[in-house]
Amino acid sequence: MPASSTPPQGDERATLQRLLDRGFPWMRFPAELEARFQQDMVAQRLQHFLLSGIVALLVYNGFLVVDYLMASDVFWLALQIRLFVFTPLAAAVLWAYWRWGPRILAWRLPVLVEGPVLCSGLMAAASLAFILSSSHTALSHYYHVGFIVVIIYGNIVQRLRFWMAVPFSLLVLAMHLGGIVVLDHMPPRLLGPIVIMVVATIVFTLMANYALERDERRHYLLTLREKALVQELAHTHARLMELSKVDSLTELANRGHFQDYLQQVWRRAAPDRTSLALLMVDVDHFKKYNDRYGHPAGDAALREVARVLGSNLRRPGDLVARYGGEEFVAVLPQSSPETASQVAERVRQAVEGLQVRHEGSSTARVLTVSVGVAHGVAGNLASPEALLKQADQALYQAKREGRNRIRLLMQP
Ligand SMILES: Nc1nc2c(ncn2[C@@H]2O[C@H](COP(=O)(O)OP(=O)(O)OP(=O)(O)O)[C@@H](O)[C@H]2O)c(=O)[nH]1
Repeated sequence: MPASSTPPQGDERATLQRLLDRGFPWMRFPAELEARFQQDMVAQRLQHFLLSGIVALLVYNGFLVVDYLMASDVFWLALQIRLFVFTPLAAAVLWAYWRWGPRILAWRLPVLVEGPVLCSGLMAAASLAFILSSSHTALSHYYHVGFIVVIIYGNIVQRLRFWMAVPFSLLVLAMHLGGIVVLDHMPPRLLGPIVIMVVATIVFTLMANYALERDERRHYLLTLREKALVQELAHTHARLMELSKVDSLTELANRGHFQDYLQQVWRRAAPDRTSLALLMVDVDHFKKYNDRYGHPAGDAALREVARVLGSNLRRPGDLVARYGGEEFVAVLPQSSPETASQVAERVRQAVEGLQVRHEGSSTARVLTVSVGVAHGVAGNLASPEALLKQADQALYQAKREGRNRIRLLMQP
C-alpha cells in the first residue's frame, strides 16, 4: 500500500474490523473507505497497467501469425488493423501514461487507469471481431476462440476491477456473438461449443477476478488495521510517557521528571556558566489543615496551590513540580536572584490571596506558603543537587523565621 495513506481512526477502525470479519461480498467498501482504497491503489494499478500493457501489445501483434494461418484471406487487413491502427494508438496511450504518470496520478482518479484498460480490451475484441467477420476461410470459425484470450487479458492479466470486468466480459461476449451473427456460414456444430467455451471462460475468469480483488482488498484492510494498531500503540506509549511525568493529584510535573529536567537545564547551562534559580515552596502548617478540614480538603488546597504556582511560572523554560507531600519546587533557568525573589514573593502573595481559611495555623488565618529561593551559577556548584540543598536550607530559614515569607540563599 502506498505511503500516502494515513492510518484510520476510531470509528473507521471498527469498520475495518467489521469488513474483515464479515467480508464484502459486493466487492465494495463504504463510500469513504472505497474512495481511499481506489486512490491508494492508483499508483500500483498504473504500474501494473503499463507493464501488462506492453506485454499484451506484443502478444496482440504476435497473433499476426494466427491471422496468417487461420484468416489468410484477410491477412493484409489484419496486418493494417494490428500494426497501423491498434498498435500506434495503444503505444501512444502507454507512452503518455509512462511519460505523465505522476501527473495522471496527481488527479487521483482511478477511472484514468481503469478506463484505458477497459478500452484496450474492447478495442482488441472489436478488431478481432472485425477481422473474423471479414474472413471467409473455414479455419476462421475456429479463430473465434481468440475472444477467450481477450477475456483473459481483461479479467486476469490486467485484473480489471470486478465491477468493470463484468460489463467488459459481457461486451466481449456481445462482440463474439455479433461476429458469429454476421458470419452466415458458421457450422452449427461449431457454434455451440465455441460459445460455450467463451461463456465458460467468462465465468471462470470472473470467479478468479473476484477472488483476486477480494484478496487485494483484504490485504489492504489488514495493512490499514496494522497501521492503526501501530499508531494506537505509539499513542498509548506517548500517553504513558506523559503520565509517567505527571503528578496525578496536582497535574504538575512529578519529582522524577523535575529531576531529569533539572539535570538537562544544568547540562545546558554549565558550559556557559549561566545562572539559574530554584524555588522550594512548602505549605505552612499543612498537617493542622488536614487535621482540621480533612484529607480531601487538604488535597483540594494542594491543587489550588499547584494552580497558583503553574499560573505564576509561565516563562518558557520554567518548570514547576510537586516535589512530595505539600512541597513544590520550581526551576527558573537564566534568572537573576532579583527575578527569582520577585517570582517567589508573587507566589507567596497569590497563595495568601486565595483566602483559604486555615483556623489551625498559628501564622495567619488563611493558607500560606513559605518559599526558599536558591540562586547559583551552573558549573560553579558541583551539581544541581547542591542547588536543591541550598533551596531547602532557604526554605528551612523561612519556616524558622515565622513562615509565610520568602528567603533567598545565594551561592557562596
Ligand atoms: N491532603 C494531603 N495531605 C498531604 C499530602 N501529602 C502530604 N500531606 C500532609 O502534609 C503534612 C505535612 O506536614 P509537616 O511535614 O509536619 O509540615 P506542616 O504541618 O506543613 O508544617 P510546616 O511545614 O512546618 O509549616 C502531613 O500531615 C502530610 O500527611 C497529600 O497528598 N494530600
